[in-house]
Amino acid sequence: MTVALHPSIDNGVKQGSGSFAGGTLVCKCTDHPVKVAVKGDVAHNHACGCTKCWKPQGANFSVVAVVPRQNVSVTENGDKLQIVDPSAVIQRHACKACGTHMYGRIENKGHPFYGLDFIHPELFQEQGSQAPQFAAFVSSVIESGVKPEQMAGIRSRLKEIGLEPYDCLSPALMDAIATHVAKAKAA
Ligand SMILES: N[C@@H](CCC(=O)N[C@@H](CSCO)C(=O)NCC(=O)O)C(=O)O
Ligand SMILES: [Zn+2]
Ligand SMILES: [Zn+2]
Repeated sequence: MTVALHPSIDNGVKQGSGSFAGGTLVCKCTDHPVKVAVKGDVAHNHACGCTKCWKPQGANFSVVAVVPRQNVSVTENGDKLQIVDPSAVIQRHACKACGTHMYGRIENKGHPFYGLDFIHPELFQEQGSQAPQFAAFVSSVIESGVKPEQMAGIRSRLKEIGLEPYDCLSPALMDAIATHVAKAKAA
């Protein structure tokens, strides 16, 4: 039996249209769902094994991507949102009723990813946003209860569906972080 990663990738990764113009993220509430409008396509979409990102029921990974914060606006039932952990780097605004994380915002202006919001593309009512590109924080699934002996199977399944597994972020993103830090130190 193959291990469940996330429902949106368990049957293979579906490529994006390449021309996704944006859409609406909708929480899981049947009554008065929170709606968040996002302009344009997402970037750096990835499966994330960390304990902080929101995962649907039964999933070992989240699927999470970034968008410019100015492209994100809460359009309906924003009164249902609350920040999950105000001390976290990424402040995740979640629906109080169903628990779905609608967007994660970085308020620290010195953070390498300041200006980007983290969102879960599976919540789009529309199809066609960028597909996941890699898997991040893979070893972190152990912190959520996965047994270390399951890791080989998880990494091989991720590779099978075309998501290279990393135990932090992808090399491109780690390079971007290090470049930001080096510039800040030089300044
Ligand atoms: N082992 C920890 C890792 C948590 C972690 O550092 N998560 C990353 C990636 S989240 C999206 O890719 C991060 O940047 N977190 C900052 C934050 O969550 O505020 C664990 O699993 O908890
Ligand atoms: Zn909800
Ligand atoms: Zn994460």
